[in-house]
Amino acid sequence: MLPAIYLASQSPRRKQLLEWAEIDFKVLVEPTDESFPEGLSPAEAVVHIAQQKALAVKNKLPDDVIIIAADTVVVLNDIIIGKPKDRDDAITILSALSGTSHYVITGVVMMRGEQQVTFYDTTTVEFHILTPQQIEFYVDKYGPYDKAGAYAIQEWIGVVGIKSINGDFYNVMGLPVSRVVPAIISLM
Ligand SMILES: Cc1cn([C@H]2C[C@H](O)[C@@H](COP(=O)(O)OP(=O)(O)OP(=O)(O)O)O2)c(=O)[nH]c1=O
Repeated sequence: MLPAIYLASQSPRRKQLLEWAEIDFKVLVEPTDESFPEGLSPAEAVVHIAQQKALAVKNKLPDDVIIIAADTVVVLNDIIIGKPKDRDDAITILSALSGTSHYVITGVVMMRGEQQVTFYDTTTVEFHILTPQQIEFYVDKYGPYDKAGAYAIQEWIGVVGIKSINGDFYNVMGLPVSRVVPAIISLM
């Protein structure tokens, strides 16, 4: 029998992406400390946090299931940008992203028993210059408080504000599914 697959994430986007990939899975989330040791690179930090998310559910589940956990951050000038604290923070973040390029990095940790697959994926995103009116419209209408970097590429701001992307679109949305699927197969 194939092992059950558990997504250790409350993110509706990750859930949707696995559904689009026609993966059969359940969701189980436990509270996780999303801090990370000082001095980690962004890639090391997202993998560390994804590992904490996976470990948080591991002892609640039978040993033979596959667990998938991920963490996504935006990185601008080597600084990690997580979710905005409030409206002002969201406006400040989007003003900093306007007219420039940043990268989005998602760390993925998958576990089955003693086996573990760990990787990260990086996508470069370039924004057009956004006007203050566009930024305020987006923040007030879409409230991107649960999104790393205060934006969602799959929403209005992604449609009208993004000049180019280099890498996996779905990685920006929170899960590099095309790399997750072969990793699931490798754990079967
Ligand atoms: C940059 C970007 C992020 N995001 C989302 C993906 C993630 O859900 C979120 C980053 O936060 P995360 O902390 O990675 O995930 P989460 O809090 O939503 O879920 P959990 O911790 O339970 O796994 O930002 C988009 O949906 N679109 C985007 O363009």
